[in-house]
Amino acid sequence: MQSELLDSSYGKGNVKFLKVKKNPHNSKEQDVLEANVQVLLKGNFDVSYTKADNAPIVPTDTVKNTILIEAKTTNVWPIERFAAHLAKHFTEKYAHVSGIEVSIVQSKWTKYEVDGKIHPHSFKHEGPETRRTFLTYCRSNKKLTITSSIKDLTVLKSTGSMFYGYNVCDYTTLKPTKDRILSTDVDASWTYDPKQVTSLDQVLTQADKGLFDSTYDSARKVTLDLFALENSASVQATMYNMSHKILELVPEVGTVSYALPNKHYILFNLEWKGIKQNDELFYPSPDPNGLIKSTVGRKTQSKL
Ligand SMILES: O=c1[nH]c(=O)c2[nH]c(=O)[nH]c2[nH]1
Repeated sequence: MQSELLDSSYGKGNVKFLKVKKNPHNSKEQDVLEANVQVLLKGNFDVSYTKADNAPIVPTDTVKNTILIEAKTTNVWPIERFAAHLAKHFTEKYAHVSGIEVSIVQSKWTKYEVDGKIHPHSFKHEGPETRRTFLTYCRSNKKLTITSSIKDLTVLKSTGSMFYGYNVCDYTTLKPTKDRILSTDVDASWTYDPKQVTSLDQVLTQADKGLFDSTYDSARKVTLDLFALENSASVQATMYNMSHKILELVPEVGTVSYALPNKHYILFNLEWKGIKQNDELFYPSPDPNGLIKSTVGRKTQSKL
């Protein structure tokens, strides 16, 4: 039997750091960025798998050192810039590295108010919610993809959500409702249009212009605003409306995806005690959950 290596990549995962940024005019005015970085390299490494020849391997320990040294010596805000910087570094420094995947997960630390004023260097951790980016780059065809996301933003609305008019068959037990609880852990991601963000250098320029931060802010605001304001017909309809709005607001975004668990809250039956429920006491059901996913893009106008 003969075999061949079809695909490979390697690198370091879970490289974690917290970077402090000090205002040069006021050293007590600071910012922090806590990140978990993964870098995987692709390229001419086949002999390390097929011939036990380690010569081409840039050790994963070196990958880790690089992430930390570059985090210290360059600007890591926003994470999209740092991802592009790492992609440039690895593909320019090592001739046999032809491609890279960079993934960065940023914890959510936000400054909080003390005596009515935002404190200059004290932060509150906002729970499991993270801001993420995933960048891939291939040197030979210059193909670049950047997908950024919000993950684990948990929301709940206690009214203003409906679900009725669905397919009914002999397996259906669900009752239609015009008033239910809606809750989910938002996983929202947006991919930048490769025709608009075309190169690693352009990522650095766009980062300086604020594109990545403003897109993140828009996506988060649209998600929270529409979740609250819309009388939801379904998770499907609400996530489509959110995606549409983000595409409308940010021309540089090509597609928007959501993956939303529908976290069920089930009304307790208290009739055994003669108590009629008024949709007030629910059981937070840990499983199973609905899971609704979609990707929305721009409709290309027909050139008739
Ligand atoms: O918004 C919803 N979408 C569904 O597809 C679905 N299915 C279900 O049982 N409840 C819901 N709710």
